[in-house]
Amino acid sequence: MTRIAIIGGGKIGEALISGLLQAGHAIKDLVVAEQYQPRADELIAEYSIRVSSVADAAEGADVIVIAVKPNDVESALTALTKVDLDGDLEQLIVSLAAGIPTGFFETRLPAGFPVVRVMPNTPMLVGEGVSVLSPGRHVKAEHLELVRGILGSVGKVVTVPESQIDAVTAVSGSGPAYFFLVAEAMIDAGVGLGLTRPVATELVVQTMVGSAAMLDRTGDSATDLRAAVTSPGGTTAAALRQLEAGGLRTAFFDALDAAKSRSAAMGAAAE
Ligand SMILES: NC(=O)C1=CN([C@@H]2O[C@H](COP(=O)(O)OP(=O)(O)OC[C@H]3O[C@@H](n4cnc5c(N)ncnc54)[C@H](OP(=O)(O)O)[C@@H]3O)[C@@H](O)[C@H]2O)C=CC1
Ligand SMILES: O=C(O)[C@@H]1CCC=N1
Repeated sequence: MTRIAIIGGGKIGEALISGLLQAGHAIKDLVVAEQYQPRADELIAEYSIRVSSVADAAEGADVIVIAVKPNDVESALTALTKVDLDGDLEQLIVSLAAGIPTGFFETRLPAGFPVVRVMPNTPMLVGEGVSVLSPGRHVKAEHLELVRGILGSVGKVVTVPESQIDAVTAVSGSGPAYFFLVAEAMIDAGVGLGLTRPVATELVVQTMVGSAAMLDRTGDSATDLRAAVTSPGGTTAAALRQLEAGGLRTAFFDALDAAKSRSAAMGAAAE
């Protein structure tokens, strides 16, 4: 089985660990480098995973996943370059860091070392993520297949040119937060209408799950599915009118544009 080292055991590192274990990866094939000891202790308690230094974790790994904050990538790479990395064999780097281009890694790693940039999202914790891949200059078909296999076990995998990754980050990388915010707002609104919080929560969660399943399985567009709920002169039309008057569509355009710009700025600052 492929040996995977995860550098950074935070939110996305844990989502990957949990998803991989649920998908059948053996715990002996996973190792995490996590510098914050209380967090390392939590991961050991939850998953019985081996926690190690960056250098030790990378040494025996086929795939080294960078899951630290963008600002910490440089120091993680410095620790990595002290290891005898083996770019000619199976070893490769998979970076999950928002904004950081593959070129940032390529100029700091041994010549020809393969780097795949990935924008994942947290639903991989439950095997329902989407991971968007952009291969760097030295990535071969077999490297890409390896990464597709690993990330395909925790959700869907899409490949795009790196020029599109900032937009992808705005849509699917940050995307779960938008849905959680909508859920939060709907639950609060239900409570405002007199429902208990547990009942409002159950109704909102199942409405989201059911709506997502319809989008996924019926093949109908979001526009058609929304129209099918909207009876002439009815309750949905009254609600949608308020959402449009509140500028929901413009708010989403502006929000995703801000996320894309932020991703690009993080990349420019790293160079
Ligand atoms: N959260 C998300 O939904 C997504 C995140 N990403 C990307 O994933 C990366 C991680 O994000 P996230 O998980 O949210 O961040 P977190 O801060 O939750 O996790 C990062 C962890 O890595 C640790 N760390 C930092 N440097 C090192 C090091 N040199 N060696 C070992 N451990 C280290 C941090 O410790 P300490 O706290 O001490 O700094 C922290 O515990 C980011 O680059 C982000 O852009 C991408 C897609 C989605
Ligand atoms: O908020 C962030 O910067 C990271 C990248 C995408 C989701 N979380």
